[in-house]
Amino acid sequence: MDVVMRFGGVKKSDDDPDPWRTKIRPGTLPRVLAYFRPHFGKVALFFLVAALESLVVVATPLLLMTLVDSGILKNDLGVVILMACLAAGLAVGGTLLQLLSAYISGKIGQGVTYDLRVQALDHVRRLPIAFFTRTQTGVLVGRLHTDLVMAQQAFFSMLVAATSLVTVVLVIAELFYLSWLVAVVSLLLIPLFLVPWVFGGRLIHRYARRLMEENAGLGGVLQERFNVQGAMLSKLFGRPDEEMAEYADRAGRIRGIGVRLSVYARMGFVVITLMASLATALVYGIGGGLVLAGAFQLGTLVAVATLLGRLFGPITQLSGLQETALTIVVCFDRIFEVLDLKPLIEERPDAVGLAKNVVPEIEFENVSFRYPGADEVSLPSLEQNVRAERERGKATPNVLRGVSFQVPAGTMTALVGPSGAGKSTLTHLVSRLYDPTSGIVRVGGHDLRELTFDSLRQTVGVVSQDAYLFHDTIRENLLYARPTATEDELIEACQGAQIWDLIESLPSGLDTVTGDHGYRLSGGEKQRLAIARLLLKEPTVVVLDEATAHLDSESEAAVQRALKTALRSRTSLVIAHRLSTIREADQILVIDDGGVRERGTHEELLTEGGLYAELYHTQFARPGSKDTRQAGNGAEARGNGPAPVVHQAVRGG
Ligand SMILES: Nc1ncnc2c1ncn2[C@@H]1O[C@H](COP(=O)(O)OP(=O)(O)OP(=O)(O)O)[C@@H](O)[C@H]1O
Repeated sequence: MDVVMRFGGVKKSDDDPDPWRTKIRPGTLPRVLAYFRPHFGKVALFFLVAALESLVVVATPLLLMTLVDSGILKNDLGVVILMACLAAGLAVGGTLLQLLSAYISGKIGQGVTYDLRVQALDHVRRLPIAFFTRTQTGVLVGRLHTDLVMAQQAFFSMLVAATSLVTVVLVIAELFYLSWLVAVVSLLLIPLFLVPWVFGGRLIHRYARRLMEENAGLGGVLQERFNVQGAMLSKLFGRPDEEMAEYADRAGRIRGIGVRLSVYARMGFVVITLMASLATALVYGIGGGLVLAGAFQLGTLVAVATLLGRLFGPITQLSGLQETALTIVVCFDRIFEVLDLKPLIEERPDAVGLAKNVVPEIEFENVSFRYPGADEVSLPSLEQNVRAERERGKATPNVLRGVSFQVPAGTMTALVGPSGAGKSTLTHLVSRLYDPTSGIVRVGGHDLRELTFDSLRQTVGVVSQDAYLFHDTIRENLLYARPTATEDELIEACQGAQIWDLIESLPSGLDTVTGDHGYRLSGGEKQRLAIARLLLKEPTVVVLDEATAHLDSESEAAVQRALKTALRSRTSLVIAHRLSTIREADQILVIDDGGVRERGTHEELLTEGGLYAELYHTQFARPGSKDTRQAGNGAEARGNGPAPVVHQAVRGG
């Protein structure tokens, strides 16, 4: 049984396509409470202050009783003034206590959410890249940020409600002391509050969760569509009317849930206020009769009526306790879900570092690999996609099968092959973005799983096809690779990457802002900046995915020169798209269908007359083909029409 606390959660049929959970998982409550353990002292202090606040609440009616009975009715001005001053003093004291309890509850709430936030960020940082490839960014950000803020607000309301609990207990005790009859009548009214409380609480739980999911979903879509690439795609390919209808539909669902939520939240409050008014009328009716009958002093009636006024207020707050407690548990549970995802790739406690400044070799030994399935790395509610849920449990196909090769230290190996053959996947294994399903990847003779993350990061530098730049200055983007780099080192790296002339010509030079994802720079410029970043990092192993974009010949020559600098005296694995790169490779591996189909130098492979030669001849025999483009991988060889770069070819086409 996986449900311990439903709190009236939504009952869902088995064929309900909605993958988002509406139930709280077993063990969540103790887990939430564990976060409060370090703040135990503050919690105790909070309840002490709360008890004092409640004492102030119950003491004032007694002062009023004395004021009426011993002051007004006995014509004693001294008692009237003394009691009035004491009541005023208590009011001021009560206010100060309220401020103190707000401070303490703030400290506890912020402390708990700080702990959870830092833990969650640290955890997400360590999740495998597979998690990020499946997760919708906006939804994840919503989960880590909005949920925490909601939990924190709910936590504050819960502490207020907890104060109310103490007050309610003391008020009822005092009511019994003053008049058992009135106390009994008041207590009989309390169950009437429970109905809207329980009913409203269930509905609120159901819709609060839905609202969070819908908000996160809309946030995710907006984040995706409103970044530069998304906006561009939408402008070029989008269907504005349909897209707008989709946004409006989502916003409409949020509106609908929000309206219901506010009605249900208000419902409990309204009923309780009505009950309070009815009870006060009743007390004045019964109490007035008792005073007339001489069974009751007037002062007691005033005290009882005042007390009742103070009973229903805290009960109103208490009525929200269930909702707020649930909100906290739900929000925490949603973050626990993320925390429970295992980082598939972890650093071993006995991990070692690679020797610095020694250029290592790379070795693949019988490596097979399949991408992890949805249930291994992600959460359906973060993918925000029902289809992803349906994929759960299905085995993913093997992308690499029994791959073995070596890249000797200080040499360059070029990977060529049709699109989807597994070239990028091979390079992902070298930087340990993924671990092989079986077999071993070694760098410098060490299984990558034996190495520290730091050492691997320092050793392996990656330049991807579409270099990512932060929305920051060129300088900050470069310093990301080496925060201690001096101005001269930055310039030297940029010169090596053939990008300095351009930077120098910009009005703000190194302080030019690159734009979102580096969109204010051309493809070639971005890749050269990425190469400069790599040069600053000074890795001994370079993994490179050559740009497939058609650069003009000037940019292409600049990129080629930059690459020469980057690859010099380093061990490199290059997904090559240009003949010039392939020709310079010490070894070419022709990857096809997840395996190494051929290996050798350009000349050897041509002489062999296999797939490489076939691809080469087909590609370059075409009139008008440029010798600067890569040979193999040709779409033409597969009958897919002219395409001078690898990524336009389709395996098996
Ligand atoms: N993150 C992923 N999750 C699941 N499958 C993936 C993932 N990335 C790639 N694949 C699949 O793995 C196979 C190999 O892809 P890979 O990107 O390694 O090919 P490639 O040779 O680099 O292709 P290209 O030249 O087009 O970049 C493809 O079938 C692809 O669909």
